[in-house]
Amino acid sequence: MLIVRPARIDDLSALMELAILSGRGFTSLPEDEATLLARLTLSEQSFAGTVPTREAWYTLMLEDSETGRVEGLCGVRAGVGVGRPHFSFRVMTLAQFSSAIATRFDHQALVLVNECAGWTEVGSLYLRPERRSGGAGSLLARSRYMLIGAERARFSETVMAELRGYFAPDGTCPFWEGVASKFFRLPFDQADHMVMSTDGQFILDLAPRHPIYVELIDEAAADAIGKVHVEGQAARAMLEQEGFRGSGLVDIFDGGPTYTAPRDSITTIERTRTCTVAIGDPGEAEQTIISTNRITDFRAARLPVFVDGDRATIDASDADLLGLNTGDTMRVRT
Ligand SMILES: CC(C)(COP(=O)(O)OP(=O)(O)OC[C@H]1O[C@@H](n2cnc3c(N)ncnc32)[C@H](O)[C@@H]1OP(=O)(O)O)[C@@H](O)C(=O)NCCC(=O)NCCSC(=O)CCC(=O)O
Repeated sequence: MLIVRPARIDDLSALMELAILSGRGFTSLPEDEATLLARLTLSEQSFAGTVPTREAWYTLMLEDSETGRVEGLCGVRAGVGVGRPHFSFRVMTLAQFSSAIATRFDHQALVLVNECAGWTEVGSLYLRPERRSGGAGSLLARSRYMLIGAERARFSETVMAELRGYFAPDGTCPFWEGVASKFFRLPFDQADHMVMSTDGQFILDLAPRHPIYVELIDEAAADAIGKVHVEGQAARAMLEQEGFRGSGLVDIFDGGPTYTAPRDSITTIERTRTCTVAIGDPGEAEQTIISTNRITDFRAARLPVFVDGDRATIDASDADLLGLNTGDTMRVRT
């Protein structure tokens, strides 16, 4: 069975392997052991409740219980922009009218903003390529909403996700080349790495303070605004299924879109109910996503569950793997 569980410090080598596999532009998964170790440490503290609620960053691992192999990961950051600003570009329309020539011009411009402060972010969604297209991706993605739903008060009323921006087939990032590189004057990989491995002061110092007119940037960069990386299409489809929509914000490095949803309207959160665990034969019941009902020792999986009123019957071996006992509460996505 595939189980989603909190990351542990001893996941470091698996996390490093996934970071290498995930490739370029995956900002939250740099190929840097010290940064990944710090992330695992923060995650352990977050699950243990020993960091301030808004600074928590939960990392979840998808593990195959038969092989013990980590197949993917995902994360939830309780609040972005808490310690330092979280900048984005807002794509704005600036309308100008001239009565002398009776013409209106609508200009699009990129304006640097810090709008996301305090929002909860879901991200770092990554699954080994050989495990894709079999439902594991949606288990991983939805496990984050099960986690948020288990203890809503720990999270913001707005949830965001930043999708990776467009990369050309030759590996270049047109938005970086045409816009961001003019301000940061670094190779993309170095700047991307610095987002996680430094305090981000270079962004505060160098990010453009004035609107950038889209008509004045090269066409390839303009076309990439709000466009999603080819490998991010499934992630976007799943966000849309959960009720997320484009917010008009884009990433200042790669131009990828920021999607948002009100926390309590996220489909999985709306459709999940709390039940009392019964151990037994669920019969021909359909597989559904379930999770434990609290963040400490959080577990999520997809398994057959027979729901009768407030009682949910699951198989004894499944209950064992999830650490659930008769009479416990668990959450079931209906
Ligand atoms: C994102 C995942 C984990 C998704 O896993 P899978 O590919 O197995 O997903 P899947 O089950 O095949 O597909 C999930 C849903 O997306 C739909 N789908 C798949 N490919 C699609 C495409 N090209 N266009 C439109 N829809 C598509 C499927 O029909 C399915 O919908 P139905 O359920 O209706 O059948 C994976 O693709 C991956 O690791 N990608 C590379 C890393 C990446 O780019 N991650 C996102 C980073 S951005 C980020 O982390 C923020 C976003 C976030 O965290 O949610």
